[in-house]
Amino acid sequence: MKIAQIKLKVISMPLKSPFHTHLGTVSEREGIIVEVIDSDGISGYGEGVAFSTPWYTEETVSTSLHIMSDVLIPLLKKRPIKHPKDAAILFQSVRRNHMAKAGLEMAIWDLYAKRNSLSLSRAIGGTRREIASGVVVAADSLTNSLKQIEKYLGEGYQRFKIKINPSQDYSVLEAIRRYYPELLLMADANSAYTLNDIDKLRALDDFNLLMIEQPLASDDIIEHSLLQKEINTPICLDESIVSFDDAKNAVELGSCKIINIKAGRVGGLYEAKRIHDYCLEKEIEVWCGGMIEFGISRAHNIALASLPGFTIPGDISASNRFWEEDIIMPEVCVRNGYVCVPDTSGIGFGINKKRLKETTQIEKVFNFENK
Ligand SMILES: O=C(O)CCC(=O)c1ccccc1C(=O)O
Ligand SMILES: [Mg+2]
Repeated sequence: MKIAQIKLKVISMPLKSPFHTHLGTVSEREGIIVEVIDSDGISGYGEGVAFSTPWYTEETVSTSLHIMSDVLIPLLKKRPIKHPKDAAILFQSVRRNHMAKAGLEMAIWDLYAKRNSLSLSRAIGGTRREIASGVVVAADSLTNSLKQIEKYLGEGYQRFKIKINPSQDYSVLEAIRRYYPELLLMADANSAYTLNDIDKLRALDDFNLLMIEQPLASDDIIEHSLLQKEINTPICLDESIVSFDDAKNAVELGSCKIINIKAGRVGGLYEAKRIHDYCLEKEIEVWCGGMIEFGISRAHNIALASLPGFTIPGDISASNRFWEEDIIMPEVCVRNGYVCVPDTSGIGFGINKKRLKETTQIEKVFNFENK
């Protein structure tokens, strides 16, 4: 692969309605669209999924843009890349900054797949033709949560997730279960609890939840292993797992029974696949998490979730869950509860150039010297 040029575009788009967690509210989503163009003029696309502020991880759009521009792209200029894995390994000389790395690495995966006339799913070893779709519902008020469950059930979604915190958990889940006793339901706490809340967390065993996601601190693996021994609901780790080693430690310690894999959080598809392969071997279930992302990252998620170990419906919702108009064509659609895995080359979605242009705030172009 001879990279000729890389373009970074910071885009910004309002959400259809604000997304609330106990950590804050996202109403406008910024992201970084990465285009890696080779010497034959073929483009691969990736997406930097850091948020504008560091509420979910320490990275932001500004830090990602800096690390891509001033650290990672200069590394790519120095070393030739034959396979996307080479980029992942090259980036290991830089500490953390996983979302910045993933944005570039995933664009290189798309380019690699396109150059080899493979779908991205095939290129990474995917086996599924369709992906069971799950969705996160609003938690701002009980009325709104119930309204959204009704609406998304009607659209076919198969698994429902609600954000919880110690001030509303029991009452919200109890109400949902009263109306929907059989719903495939899970809760995401985004680290809203401590081990002092063990009784509150144990009480949630009443609701037959599929899992509780990231109840304790965002960088913890030890305390989750203590908590898992005290509650029946399976713990799923999200924020705590930023690498293969984290996944291995968490599984060995019994800190979780399920792992949410997000390629952005772990530095790209190579690391995501390593975690997947390990979990498959250890019979730990995995699912693909979401980042309120745009279509390019959604397309990558679809390819990732086509791997055989992704047995639980992920946060893989349609483009229209968050956006009036996405930046890809066609948009991601959910039909009868499933998203189709494209079999055309690369990510399998085109770019909606008009939408991309009207949402672009900053554009940076990096030219590679090719001898
Ligand atoms: O559907 C989605 O895009 C994911 C919704 C979600 O829970 C989330 C959204 C943004 C950042 C982190 C998380 C999370 O999984 O914790
Ligand atoms: Mg989560």
